[in-house]
Amino acid sequence: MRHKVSQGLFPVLDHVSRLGTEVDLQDVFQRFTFDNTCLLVLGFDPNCLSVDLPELAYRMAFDEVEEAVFYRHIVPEIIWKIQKWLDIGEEKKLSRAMEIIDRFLYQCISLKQEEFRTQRTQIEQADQKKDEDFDLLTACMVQKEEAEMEMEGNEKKMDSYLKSDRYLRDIAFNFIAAGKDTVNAALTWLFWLIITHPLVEKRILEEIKVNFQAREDGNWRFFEVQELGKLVYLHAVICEALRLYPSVPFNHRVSIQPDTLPSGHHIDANTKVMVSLYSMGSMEEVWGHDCLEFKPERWISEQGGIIHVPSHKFIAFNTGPRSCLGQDLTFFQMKTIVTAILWNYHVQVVEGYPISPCLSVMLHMKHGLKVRVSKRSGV
Ligand code: HEM
Repeated sequence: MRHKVSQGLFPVLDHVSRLGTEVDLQDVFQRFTFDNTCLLVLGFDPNCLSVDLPELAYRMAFDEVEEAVFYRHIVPEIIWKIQKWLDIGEEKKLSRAMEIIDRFLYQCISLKQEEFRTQRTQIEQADQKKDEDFDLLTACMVQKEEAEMEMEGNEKKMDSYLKSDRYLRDIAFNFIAAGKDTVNAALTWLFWLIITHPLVEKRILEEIKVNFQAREDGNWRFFEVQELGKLVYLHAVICEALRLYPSVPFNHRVSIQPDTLPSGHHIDANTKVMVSLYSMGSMEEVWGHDCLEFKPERWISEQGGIIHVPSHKFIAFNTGPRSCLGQDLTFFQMKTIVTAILWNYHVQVVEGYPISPCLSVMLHMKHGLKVRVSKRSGV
């Protein structure tokens, strides 16, 4: 990820700062998280984040899938099922987009398998990889090979799905879908909140200054995970942004049998229950009279540590057995990006630019986030 920041993010921000032009920070973050998630999951960098801002069909296909999934939430099931059967409307777009994504993913899987085969002792090689070189596909292939070796000569046969490329494709698709737009949406709202609250921005910069020597030989120095853990105020700012603007604004579950909800409402079997994570983040009953204010201090105890808030209250990452698997990774990514950008650039929202959420399964900004960027000197 550090490589992506220094070789992708910094050159783009330098470029727009030199030209003095406006840039859509949401688009920049979208490209950043797409590249970064593909690197983490597939070990492949699509390089969407470069100065010429290229449009790649498979990146746009992921966006089309998101739109079609939202459509499925707002029309009756029978309607989208008929559209799917007739291959028309949003369902037609969805199946075309999935074809593009599948072509991309199966190509990456086949390249990875080739690379994996040519390695002499695959398991050792994977173990020796540096953290920055880690990718989920290789990890799954190593695990698959270990399972196959264990079962050799054994009566039991490995599940054919687990052995198939389809399994690797499903893992890759799920992780890319789960990781790319969630972090991007969170970063966009977070930056908008920080740059429109100058005192918050000042405190973050002070916290970096107090804790670290941010430059080494005049160059920006990335912080280690343990170092980022010291940035309590920044952690609170991220939690507060995710409380007000959870990347996944709503969620739904279907009951498999009749049940009674904690609210006392009775539901029949096969009932769809929608939960608005967005509303829960701004409810007075849950967060108190100042629930609508952006107040990072609410997360910090008198002793100066982070107050633990249970996941059924701070629900941005969901609660219970299907909670987000990427929470720690998210905080690491967001802290790395915020410290790198704020320390090196001064970012300002274009005056009068309309900011509003869009209706989608992901809480994006409807019109993006247009900003001007200039190099910061002497923090
Ligand atoms: C701001 C960042 C993120 C937010 C707000 C977020 C939020 C969520 C939410 C609400 C769910 C539950 C969805 C549901 O059950 O319908 C979820 C699940 C999940 N998330 Fe995240 N997520 C974020 C980042 C990530 C990242 C970076 C990854 C990994 C690359 C990731 C991986 C997953 C996975 C694998 C699940 C499914 C867990 C399961 O069903 O067992 N997430 N996330």
